[in-house]
Amino acid sequence: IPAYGVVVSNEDALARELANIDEWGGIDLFKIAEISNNRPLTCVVYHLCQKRDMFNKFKIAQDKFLAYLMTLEDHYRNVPYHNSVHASDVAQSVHVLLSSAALDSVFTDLEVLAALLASAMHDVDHPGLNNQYHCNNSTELALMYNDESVLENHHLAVGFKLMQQDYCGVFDNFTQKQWQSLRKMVIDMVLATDMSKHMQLLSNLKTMVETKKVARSGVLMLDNYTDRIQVLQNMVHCADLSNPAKPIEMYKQWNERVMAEYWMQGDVEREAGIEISPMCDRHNTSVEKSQVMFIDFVVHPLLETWADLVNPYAQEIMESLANNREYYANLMPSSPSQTGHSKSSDEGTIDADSSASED
Ligand SMILES: CCOC(=O)c1c(NC(=O)Cc2cccs2)sc2c1CCN(C(=O)OCC)C2
Ligand SMILES: [Zn+2]
Repeated sequence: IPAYGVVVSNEDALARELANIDEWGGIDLFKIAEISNNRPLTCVVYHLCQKRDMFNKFKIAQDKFLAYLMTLEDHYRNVPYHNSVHASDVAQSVHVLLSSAALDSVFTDLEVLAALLASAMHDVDHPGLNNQYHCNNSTELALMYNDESVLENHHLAVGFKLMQQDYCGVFDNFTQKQWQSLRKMVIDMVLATDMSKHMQLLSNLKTMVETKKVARSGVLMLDNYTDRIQVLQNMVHCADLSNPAKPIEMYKQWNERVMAEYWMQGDVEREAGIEISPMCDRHNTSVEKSQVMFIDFVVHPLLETWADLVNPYAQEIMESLANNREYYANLMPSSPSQTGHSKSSDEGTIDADSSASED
């Protein structure tokens, strides 16, 4: 088995790219996709499971686990945003959030494995068209899942069906109890990535922050399944929406991709003569304004609450988010920085006592 699970031309380059996998924004998933012959999900998740010694802890056959990751990655589509690079990004982000000191040995190995698996499969076979499109048009998937978390149910069905296929048999050494617990947690986490559940998730997280119990060591105390799964669900949800809190060059690329995908959906809707979904009309979207609003109304409230939960171990994430918000706010049409002097000084006239420094 190759060191990183996938046969690559330049293993040293891949090793270098994976070196900072424990840091927030520490790895460039786009570069890893290039080096790994477009297998970022296989090599990132395989590497994370190795680092966390999952193969020994659960007696998982590495070749079978790799076969599963490969076939899972093959079932991600070649759409601009919801492809396997996004899934590998969510898996690595979950790995970093799990490593927060406030969560030190809070979660069991099975819960950690479930979170990594949920991240890996959470958008598999995403068609690049969102739930609203499927429901508005009563597509085959919408009919299959009765308009309820249509895509998320599909991602889970595909993710688990691939696991059952005989050549995968990846969890054959699990007890029935372990398997059922893992399956339930993965289902609960992937279903929680449905954006229509965002407000409910955030509300649960806020309640947990208000009532949080912290041990003397400073780690969170979560003593029932409901609390434990809510933290895991919010963790995957934070990772799923974490692009605005990553280094700006990566954030900009994610943004181009998500807009490309939304606009392709809008093109399909315009062609079909149906109402174009929000932010999906390429002729009528302010990209910068959409991001500033998305950060202000969705991402910041969520990550700020997460930061409260694991306080003070997410300050760097919040700073990165604040900087990136300013970046797009300054790019917005008619923002102060674009209309020349931000002060009210008249253009062209020099005040009698004009100060030496230009404003
Ligand atoms: C274009 C702005 O919208 C989004 O980026 C955006 C998402 N973005 C991401 O999941 C991560 C990012 C990728 C690139 C930049 S951020 S998820 C989502 C939206 C708006 C509509 N939705 C939604 O729930 O809207 C509620 C306001 C769901
Ligand atoms: Zn996602």
